[in-house]
Amino acid sequence: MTFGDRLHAAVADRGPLCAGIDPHAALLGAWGLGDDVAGLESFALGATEAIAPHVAVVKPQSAFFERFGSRGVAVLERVVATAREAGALVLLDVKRGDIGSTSQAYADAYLDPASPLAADAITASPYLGFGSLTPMVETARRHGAGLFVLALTSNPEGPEVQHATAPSGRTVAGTVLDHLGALNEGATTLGSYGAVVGATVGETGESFDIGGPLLAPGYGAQGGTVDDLRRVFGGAVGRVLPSTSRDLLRLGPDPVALRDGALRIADDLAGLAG
Ligand SMILES: O=c1ccn([C@@H]2O[C@H](COP(=O)(O)O)[C@@H](O)[C@H]2O)c(=O)[nH]1
Repeated sequence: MTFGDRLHAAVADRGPLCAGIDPHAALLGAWGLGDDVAGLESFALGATEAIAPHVAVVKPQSAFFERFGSRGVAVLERVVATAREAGALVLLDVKRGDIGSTSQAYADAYLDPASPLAADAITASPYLGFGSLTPMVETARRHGAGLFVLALTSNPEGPEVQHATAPSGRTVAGTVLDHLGALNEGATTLGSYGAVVGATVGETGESFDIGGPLLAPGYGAQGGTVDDLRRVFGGAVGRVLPSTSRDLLRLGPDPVALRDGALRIADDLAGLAG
């Protein structure tokens, strides 16, 4: 099965919420944990065990694990395994991008099931040129994995790059979206190549008709609302995965509160496409 097919089935079963696992130092403190590997492990595994059985996608943010070196990455490997055992797809937020030969190494690290860090999909940065991501695209295709490529990010600094005009006359973001649309041609349920478009970006005039999923970080703590999702995505809102991290994680460490929080947010999103 392709990643797109698996994602389509997961969203039909559990709804579109993507839950971020972002072990911020401030959240570790709020949970009464130390800012150390033991605190990271308790936080990240506790949150994943409570939330993953109830959402379609879990998105660990790699930076918060890398902060602790190899022992942090070992915790990340366990988070990936725990989320998958609970039936969630894992989108590892690593935002990788480099020259093609190095992109292949990133693809091998994150998209080849033989790797200890393999996920169902990763985030990728196209700012070395979309073609530099070809090794990731081909490795994802070979292994039934997915990619989410940055198009219109949720942060306020994004527009200076993403709204700029490319040599073709299209915006940079529009160029990324066009490439994704081409990669998803022929997909039956949902394409495996998604775009990252923040819930906070407002109306941009871009077409999100790419045949693949649209990851929308910025929902919750960064201010994005259900109304924003409708405004940003218009007719494409049915392919949106709203992603939230801090807004959900702040409800811990009680696993029941975390589970109920995930279910409440899922409920808020239930009428999104309607
Ligand atoms: O455009 C982007 C791309 C990725 N992110 C990541 O999503 C989460 C957001 O966390 P919140 O706590 O829900 O704000 C975080 O891991 C970011 O690195 C993004 O925010 N915007």
